[in-house]
Amino acid sequence: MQELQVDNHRCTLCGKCISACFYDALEMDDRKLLSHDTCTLCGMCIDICPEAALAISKIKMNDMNKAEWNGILVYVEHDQGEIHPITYELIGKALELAKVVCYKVYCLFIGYRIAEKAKILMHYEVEQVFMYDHASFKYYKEDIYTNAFEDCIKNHLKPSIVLIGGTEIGKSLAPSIATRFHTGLTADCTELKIRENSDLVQIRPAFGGNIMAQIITENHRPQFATVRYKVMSEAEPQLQLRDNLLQCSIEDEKLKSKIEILGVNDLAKTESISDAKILVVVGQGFQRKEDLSLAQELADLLNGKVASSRTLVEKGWMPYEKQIGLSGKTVKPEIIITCGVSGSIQFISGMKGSKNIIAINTDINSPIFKIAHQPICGDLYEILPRLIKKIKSGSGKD
Ligand SMILES: Cc1cc2nc3c(=O)[nH]c(=O)nc-3n(C[C@H](O)[C@H](O)[C@H](O)COP(=O)(O)OP(=O)(O)OC[C@H]3O[C@@H](n4cnc5c(N)ncnc54)[C@H](O)[C@@H]3O)c2cc1C
Repeated sequence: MQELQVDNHRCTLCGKCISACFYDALEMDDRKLLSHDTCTLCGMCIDICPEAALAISKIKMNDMNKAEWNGILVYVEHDQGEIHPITYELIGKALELAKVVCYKVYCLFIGYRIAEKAKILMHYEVEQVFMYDHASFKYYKEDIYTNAFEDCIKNHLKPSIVLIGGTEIGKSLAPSIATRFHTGLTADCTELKIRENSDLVQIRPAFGGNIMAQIITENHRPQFATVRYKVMSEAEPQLQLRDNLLQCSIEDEKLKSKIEILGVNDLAKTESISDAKILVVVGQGFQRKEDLSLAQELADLLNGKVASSRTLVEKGWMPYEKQIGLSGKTVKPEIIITCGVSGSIQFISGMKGSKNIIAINTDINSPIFKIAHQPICGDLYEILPRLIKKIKSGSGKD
């Protein structure tokens, strides 16, 4: 672990470093220069100091007492209080990990007028829900959400592990809070395991999906990880209601954000492919963009959505938000019908959890057939029109 060190014998209190710091991490107090936890070790102050009074030094972490850090904290992702389903996936995984090392699972819910929604969490096997409910948290603002997160970890719980959804908000909040504790963060994990000594094994694809990297934060706590949506199984709610809500607060100073929201425009809500129950997936087997209407027609008949492999996104035939795979979205639908998709490792890593995989491909040796429950070896230009016709006629038989 590293930290900013001030040599107060050299420092002349000129204040140049204070003005240079983007993060307000330096302060003069009692005729001394002090650095705060908001320091990101960017080094700007070191470069500007005329007296070379600042330096980044390594702190020996051999003395880190892992036993002081206990439990798993799950960040509750939400939109105006509506809890995102990834939260239940994180709780599910946290409960599984907690059993191995006899930890308890906790939740952190930051927002405005969230008390009613927080009650939903009382149905889960969660020891305590730390709730920061304040008008300043009405909209997500990275700086003050991080302040509340930091307060929770410093004043209420010293968690060994913190799990955050790999969503847009999670990807902004996780690095911000991990930096405050100068500890490790692994982004976009697709699997998590735990060792008996409480080290979290954070597993994610690396090198274009050719290997699964296992990342460990051996010398620091907490261990932060963001987790991909739709890769873990949701926790089951219980009938028993727990009295586990704890209202928390932070100082007014920490509620002051540098971010000003000038206006909010609601985006038209479209169902993400990650939430669809039925998906028809198009791949390079399609010869012309116009032919994709075949897949759309089938998806409409089945009340499903059309998704894509990366090749058609790269061609500009499909939008990026429809891409499945390592560099796209992870999906876990009831039924997935892949049409002209070969089944590269990068594609499969984003859909292998699907319940029923139906694959249409002309090549009997294509890798998609290794994971397909219903392999159909044939030309999509013959099979899709026949399928559509049969569904329309209501027969379903060939
Ligand atoms: C770092 C990195 C990240 C990546 N991320 C992703 C990702 O997130 N998602 C992703 O999809 N890819 C990703 N890729 C690309 C990936 O490696 C493949 O290139 C891609 O998945 C192939 O797409 P495809 O299956 O549509 O095309 P192809 O591999 O070209 O397969 C086309 C298939 O269609 C079949 N076919 C042809 N004609 C017909 C027909 N008439 N009827 C039926 N079948 C037919 C062929 O037999 C073939 O199997 C990534 C690559 C890298 C390096």
